[in-house]
Amino acid sequence: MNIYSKYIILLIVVAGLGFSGYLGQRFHEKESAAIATEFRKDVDDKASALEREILLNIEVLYAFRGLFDSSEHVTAKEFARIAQSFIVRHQDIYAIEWAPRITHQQREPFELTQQLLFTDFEITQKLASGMLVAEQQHSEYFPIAYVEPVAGNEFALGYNLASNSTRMAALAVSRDLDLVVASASTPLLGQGRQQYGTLVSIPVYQGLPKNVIKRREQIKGFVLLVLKVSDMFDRAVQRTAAKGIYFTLEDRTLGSEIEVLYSNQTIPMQFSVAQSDFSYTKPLASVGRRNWSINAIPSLGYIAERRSMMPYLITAIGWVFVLLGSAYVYALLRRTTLIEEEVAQRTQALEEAKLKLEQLSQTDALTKIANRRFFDEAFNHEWLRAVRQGSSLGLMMIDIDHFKLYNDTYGHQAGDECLAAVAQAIEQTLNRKADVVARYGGEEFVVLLPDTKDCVVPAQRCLANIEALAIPHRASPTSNYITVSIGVSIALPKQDSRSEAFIHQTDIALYEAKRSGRNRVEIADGALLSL
Ligand SMILES: Nc1nc2c(ncn2[C@@H]2O[C@H](COP(=O)(O)OP(=O)(O)OP(=O)(O)O)[C@@H](O)[C@H]2O)c(=O)[nH]1
Repeated sequence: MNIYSKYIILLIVVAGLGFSGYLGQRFHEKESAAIATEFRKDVDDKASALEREILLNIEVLYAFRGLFDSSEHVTAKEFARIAQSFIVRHQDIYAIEWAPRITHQQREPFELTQQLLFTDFEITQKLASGMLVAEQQHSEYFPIAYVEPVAGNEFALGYNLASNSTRMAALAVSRDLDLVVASASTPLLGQGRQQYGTLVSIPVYQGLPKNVIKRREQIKGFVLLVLKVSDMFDRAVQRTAAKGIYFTLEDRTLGSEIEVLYSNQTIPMQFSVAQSDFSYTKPLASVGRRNWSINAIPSLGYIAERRSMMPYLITAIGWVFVLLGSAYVYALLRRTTLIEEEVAQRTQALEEAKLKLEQLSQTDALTKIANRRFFDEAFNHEWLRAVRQGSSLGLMMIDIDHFKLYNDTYGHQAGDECLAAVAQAIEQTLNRKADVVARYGGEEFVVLLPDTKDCVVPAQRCLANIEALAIPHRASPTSNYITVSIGVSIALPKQDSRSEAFIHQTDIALYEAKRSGRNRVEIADGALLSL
């Protein structure tokens, strides 16, 4: 397998893993979007429920305004009876109050009348220390004349709302614009848990004043509701189904200054990024000119309930497919490569075997020099070349003398060794690469010398070299050592020359060498022949 294939597989693996991860991520994001939508809907439901709860309570204010509009003088008894009936049905109401407008001239008779009902009644103001003391002289007062329930709220009786400038500013807006106005929330004392209260007021007029001046003149007083914010919120939230949401009710009337009115977290919590990502703030419809909003964050349980394993499954299945697929492709490529390598190896082995066979078919097994077959091919080839080029061709025929006697004396095995030694000696005698030495048959060798005009010198050298081997041959009548007889011939072949005649005349020269005493070189008749 080449390096590119490996890189391509690696690239496919990386791309595949990445793509699977991306798909999983996309699915996760879609799931998150669905959770966010559901979460917002849940929060919106709760916000609507809270808005309904607030409106129901504000309806109480309008009912009281109706009462004061329809009656010139509402007695404390009437007020208490009606207020009690509302408080029973509206559990978020902490208190209902009536604060009439009292001018300075009316102060004394007002206080005296009130004292018939509440013995120690007097118009009071609150000091910075929180202590209630008799109010100073002012042109007008808005003291709390009635409060229901009285128990626990006695301190409120006589308290001049106008003595608190912030509160009076809110009441002034309520009066001037004929609006329901809510105060900033304050902690309610004497409640079992941390409970915020908000004071919602509605103006009551003499008649139907049309403008600010008339409203200021004709203001009769204010009906006030103290609402328990936490209870109101809990009730609204419980009425909707979704669980596992952390809520904070915030008052954002002052813009940057956010006042937390209520939170359903029992302890301050640290939220994870996964939770904070779903954080949602829903502004409520204006409550008495206050900007309240619900900030919500889901619990981990809320998110977990809505999450599925799909994103992980998609990623995991994708990864498994990519890895298995890549492994399969890798295995296939590897197998192909192995097969290619094996084929290449076998082809090479075959080539080598073929070469070896070719060499074997051209080599004499005993002497390791060329055989007769090779010589015949080489002879024909060189003959034709000589004809083409007009060059000469030398030929030597070498025959070991009395070899039969040698075999008889030393045995056939020794004869084989002698043949091999003589063959090597002949081969080493020749200098030129083009010369061909071959075993012609039995104990006879042949040497072809292309482009040679004189064969005698190499023949003589051959004769001497073989004698120099000094292979003992005690039975030889010629010498005590192995000797050879050599017939040599030179040809200058022409187109119509016959190669057999060239071999034949060399053979005759060899025969002559044998006949004339052996251990010699005999030159064929007419040394340079045109056959
Ligand atoms: N050891 C061995 N002997 C061989 C081989 N080939 C041929 N011979 C022997 O070589 C001998 C050749 O004998 P001859 O043709 O009578 O000639 P010679 O004995 O050499 O006598 P001259 O050629 O006349 O000198 C035979 O006895 C063959 O058996 C071979 O491969 N190995």
